[in-house]
Amino acid sequence: MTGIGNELNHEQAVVDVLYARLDELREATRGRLRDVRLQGAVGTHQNRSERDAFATLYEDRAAQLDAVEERLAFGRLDLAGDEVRYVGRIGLNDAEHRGILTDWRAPAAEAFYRATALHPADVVRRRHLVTKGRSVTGIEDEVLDLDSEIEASSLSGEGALLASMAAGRTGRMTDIVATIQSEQDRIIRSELTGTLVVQGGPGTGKTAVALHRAAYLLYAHRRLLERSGVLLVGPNRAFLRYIDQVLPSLGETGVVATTIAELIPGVEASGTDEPFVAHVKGRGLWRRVIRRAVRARERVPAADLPVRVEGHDYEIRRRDVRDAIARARRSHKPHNEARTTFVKDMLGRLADQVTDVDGARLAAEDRTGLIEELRAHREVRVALNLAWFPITPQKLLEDLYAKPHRLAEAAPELNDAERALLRRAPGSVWTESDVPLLDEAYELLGEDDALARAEAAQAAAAEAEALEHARNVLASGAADTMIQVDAETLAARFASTGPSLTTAERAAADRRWTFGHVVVDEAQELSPMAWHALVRRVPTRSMTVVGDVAQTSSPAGARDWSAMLTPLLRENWRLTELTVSYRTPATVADTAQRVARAGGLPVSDLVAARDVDDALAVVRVDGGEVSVAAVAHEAATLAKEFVEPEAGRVAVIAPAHQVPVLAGAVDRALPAALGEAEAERIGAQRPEDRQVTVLGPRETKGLEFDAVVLVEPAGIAAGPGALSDLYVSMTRPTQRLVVVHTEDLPEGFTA
Ligand SMILES: Nc1ncnc2c1ncn2[C@@H]1O[C@H](COP(=O)(O)OP(=O)(O)OP(=O)(O)O)[C@@H](O)[C@H]1O
Repeated sequence: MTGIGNELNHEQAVVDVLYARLDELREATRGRLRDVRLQGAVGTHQNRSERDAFATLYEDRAAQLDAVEERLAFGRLDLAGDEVRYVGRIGLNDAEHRGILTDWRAPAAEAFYRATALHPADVVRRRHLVTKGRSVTGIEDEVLDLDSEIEASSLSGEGALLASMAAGRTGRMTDIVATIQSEQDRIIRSELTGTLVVQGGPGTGKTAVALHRAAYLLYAHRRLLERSGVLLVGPNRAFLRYIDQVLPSLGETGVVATTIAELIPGVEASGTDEPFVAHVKGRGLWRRVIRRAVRARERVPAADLPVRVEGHDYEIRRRDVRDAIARARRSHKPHNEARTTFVKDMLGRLADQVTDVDGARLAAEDRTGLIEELRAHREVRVALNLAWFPITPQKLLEDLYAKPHRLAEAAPELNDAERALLRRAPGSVWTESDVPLLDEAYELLGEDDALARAEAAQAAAAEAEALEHARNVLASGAADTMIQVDAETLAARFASTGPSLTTAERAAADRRWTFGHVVVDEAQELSPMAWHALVRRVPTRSMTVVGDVAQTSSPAGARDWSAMLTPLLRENWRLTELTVSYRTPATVADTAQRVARAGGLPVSDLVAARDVDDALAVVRVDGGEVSVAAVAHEAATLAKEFVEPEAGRVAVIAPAHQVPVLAGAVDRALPAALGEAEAERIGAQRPEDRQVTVLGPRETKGLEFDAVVLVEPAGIAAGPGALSDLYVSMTRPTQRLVVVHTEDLPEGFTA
């Protein structure tokens, strides 16, 4: 047996023990779950809800244990003094409660990602375990002894890292726990408080880091974050789908993932605005506009208004309305709630217009009766409604868009042309840029609230009772060590109406939920109004914001973090940068950077972790528009080289108007290149999973492919997203970029 063979055998034995323990825990958890279920729906309501709650916790634990099967253990630290520590996806103890696997997020695992030859932190050797299924197939060592002869590279676990970069893409992002680099680890473990902005060029791992940070924070601050929840905001559903396996593979399922378009429960925003309209709607001045629009529904009449009720003459006096409005506003309640104060005040003032025969105020009893009489009277109701109009957020915004005089009154900052662009018939479909405006309106108007408040009071009482009960259950030892749970979490389960209502589900259904932490990806695309809507959801301002201001395609988005965030967060944010690209081969990354710089984009410095042979090819085709046949040929050739049944993805990225024609041509070219059966297999895949696909530049944001055919760069740069779209398109491939063009290439393309 060779030395390496011995080492492999040894590590295999360790890994076998770890998987055996995992299997044991899975079995035990399932056993508990079976026991709880077997007890059935008997006993008191409290017994049942308690059992349901435990069943859910066991289910969660079972799901977590199932999710960590792949690469359960991936690292080993040999520390000074002969201590050996294995690092993995979760922490495991043996039956005697001795730690046998350290969770990658635990402080004890930090050195695995951070130790360097210069700062070894007691680490003598770092070992990466390469596994396939449950077998150890390789090991990679770094000796961190200063006297060691081995020169450490600046990348840690370089072999494992390069292998993962070269692996065929599946269309779903995978976690990077085994190969997190130290600049990434520093961000992942950065403190919870305040807003952390991560700027970095394409492929530097911003998305990966943001997701691992969410998992880390949930681990390090579980008590706080499990109850308040973590919100993850992505640019669109396709992107959320691309990343949706990462957190579960890290054992975390409780994060609410959403987009700006879906931020308000019950509001469906499926429309899209023209870029210029989106730009206008994104401007911060809308906070003032919406406020004015609300104020316009609180209005002193032009003249005193006489009304006759049950034989008495009253006057709705301008002065009274003015005073009652001022008083209701001083309550600082939202408009629809403050209306109660206004109406009560006005009815009192009207009742005071009636005196008894001696000119004295009425007795309290008579006065109450009179007020109810006035309240029920139609004319009074109409007059008071005109003075303080109850209105929904949707109607308020619809009126602004549909009635030019309303918009002119509320938005003097906008010029005639801008206001004309916003014109829309009532009932039109909502767009993503409407959502932050609606959210603002919800804030100022209040929800239609009486019912919600009664429910909230009831829920609070139930929660207090449940907490008391949960403390008793925990004190009695009924919960066991299979699930680690605190009284508050258990109580939340007891108090919820059904067994499956988790924090994430409750948060997703409640517009006013405030989260413990918010993670924003592709954050450069957010408008000032979208930022307001988000910040409202995290009063502590604890956020992780990742993006690249050189990739901004939304006209309302950010070109400069400080300009976007300082007005909102003052100095309560910190900027950090990622500088190494783990996606794009150096030749491609360098070319993309030159093009972006030549066009004046605010590009971050970027060094590619590796280069690949033949990473860039340029094909010039003569003729008017790029020949469809040439593109289809290149796509089919790349498909043949890169697409396998399990992995490998090829994208054609083209100016949006060419996408349909090219998609048809590429489909027709596949059978000849791949064979009928393979072409048919790909043809049957769902559009978002297609291994060979044709997309416009916008749709590729945040995604990646093994190989990309880039069609007519000058055409993409002339499109709505200009050079940013081209920069995004050029930086999608992990292996090869083939450029097909007829027009001249944009400046910077050739060195
Ligand atoms: N430490 C790492 N180990 C292995 N792979 C990594 C590492 N960091 C990043 N990657 C991989 O690099 C690719 C790019 O990562 P990611 O999508 O997070 O980059 P990004 O900065 O968000 O890119 P973009 O700006 O284009 O959205 C992904 O495949 C990711 O898994």
